[in-house]
Amino acid sequence: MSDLPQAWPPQPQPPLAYASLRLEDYDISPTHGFLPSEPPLRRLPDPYYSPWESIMDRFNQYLLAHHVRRLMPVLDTDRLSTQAEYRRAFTILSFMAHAYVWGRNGAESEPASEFLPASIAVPWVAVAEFLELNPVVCCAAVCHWNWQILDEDAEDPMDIDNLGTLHTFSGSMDESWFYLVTTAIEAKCARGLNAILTATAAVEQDAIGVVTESLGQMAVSLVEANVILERMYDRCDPYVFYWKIREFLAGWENMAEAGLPHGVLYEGVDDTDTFSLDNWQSLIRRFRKYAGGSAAQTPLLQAFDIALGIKHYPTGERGRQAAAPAQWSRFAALEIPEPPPANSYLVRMRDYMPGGHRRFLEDLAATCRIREYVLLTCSDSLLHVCRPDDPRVLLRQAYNGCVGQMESFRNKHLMLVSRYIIAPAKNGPSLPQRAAAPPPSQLILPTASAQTTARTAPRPLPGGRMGGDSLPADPAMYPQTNTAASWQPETALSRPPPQVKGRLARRLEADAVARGTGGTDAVEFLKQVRNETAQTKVP
Ligand code: HEM
Repeated sequence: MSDLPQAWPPQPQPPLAYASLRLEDYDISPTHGFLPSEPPLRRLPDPYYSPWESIMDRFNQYLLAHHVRRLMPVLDTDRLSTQAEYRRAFTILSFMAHAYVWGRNGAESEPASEFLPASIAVPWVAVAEFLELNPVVCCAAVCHWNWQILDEDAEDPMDIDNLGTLHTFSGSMDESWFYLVTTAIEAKCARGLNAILTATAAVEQDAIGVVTESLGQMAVSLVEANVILERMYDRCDPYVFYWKIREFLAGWENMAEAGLPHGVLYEGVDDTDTFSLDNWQSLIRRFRKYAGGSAAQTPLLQAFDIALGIKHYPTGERGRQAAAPAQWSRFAALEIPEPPPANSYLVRMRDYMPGGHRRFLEDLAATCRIREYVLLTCSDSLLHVCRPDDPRVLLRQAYNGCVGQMESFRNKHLMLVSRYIIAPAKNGPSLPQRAAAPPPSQLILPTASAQTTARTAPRPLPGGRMGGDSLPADPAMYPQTNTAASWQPETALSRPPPQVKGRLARRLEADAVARGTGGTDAVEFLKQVRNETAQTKVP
């Protein structure tokens, strides 16, 4: 007990090092949080990139007409100069890539593509390296770098009712709204991020009033986040989300059932040497596996978790304790839990965040000691008889209020998962399945994939490298609804039921597990995360 604080207020002791962090040092906007301060670029300014931009001009139409696998040159990324340009390039290449992989023709004759052509893969990997994130669609691509302000003079330009998206897969308002809910939450929570840093510094100075006030600010921004989260129901229809949007956001990890047992090969990046069917196994090992896009990739909730000391254990392993680092020993007598092993899914999601944001979380974790301060400050056994306006009582209230808002967010979020994934999956698709028409002979089969390299001569692109190609169209309107489970003999007339491969969007049997876009058992994981949040309150 000798190293415990003897008197109140407690004196912070080494080795808990405090430091002031600045949002700007991590590419975080003091006004817009993890969104850029300025609206994202709507086009790349250099006309060199017009092949990309002209695809994006008609992107939804190409998807609708099943012409997503288009011939495109391999463009150099050297002509991108600003962060904003790199972000736009990443976003549009993400749309093109996921349309290419998942935007098939809706029948067994046209499965998901295991090959991403060099025209997308090469620049996408280069841009992703610059931004320090994985080359796969992510929260930043569709929510952080994909918005516009409708009325610049509006009282609150970042209000959700004053925002629009730049791109969607489906062309639906539902999809725009799905992204904008996250965009608006990010903007509102900029206030909370500032408050986290103020509280972190105030702990260093033992300024209990400032810590309490900052926790109040954090709670206000979480209340706003909760209000916006509930607005998901306003304009995003669960049926549309599950059956028409979600599949495009899927990644290529744990997607064997959806037709990608090995992941996806990034042509021109991972297959630079020659290969033949003899060394097929070695080629398979080069396939990349990435989780799909999810708001779990926003640094926002993780920043609040870190600030409030909310710990998440590996799913199903609640309560496992790591060996206590020395600096934690002085908290042992106060029953402050030692740092547990982190939830590997949440930690892994940091690879899908831009580098600066990831580093912010790491540095925040190394410096923020708000929870320890609350526990030490409020450890006095006489606290329960203190006056209600005692600064320690107010501090504990403010802290618990904040944790309560996080718990409330996660409760509402669980409800969303139940209504937007579980319910539509169990109800099944409403559109009748239509079997695929045979590919029109006048259209050219894909030539740029390694799969077809053995069969057909690749088509060279300007610059000598290989690109994607046009694919045959299919009359099925919505490939996502084309599941084996939805096949109806009366609508398929005399055709036999198609043996389509599984999909991410498919009907779930009553006892089946709903998987997240990262392949997790979504409900078990999210319930545990919610419970761990609730258990963090200081009694
Ligand atoms: C219809 C709306 C939504 C659905 C169906 C949904 C679904 C899911 C699913 C299935 C997961 C499990 C992990 C995964 O597979 O990605 C997840 C995790 C997560 N989602 Fe959502 N989500 C929705 C909206 C949002 C929004 C608007 C936010 C916040 C901006 C958000 C933030 C998170 C976070 C932070 C996690 C990680 C777990 C946690 O920290 O609580 N989600 N979501």
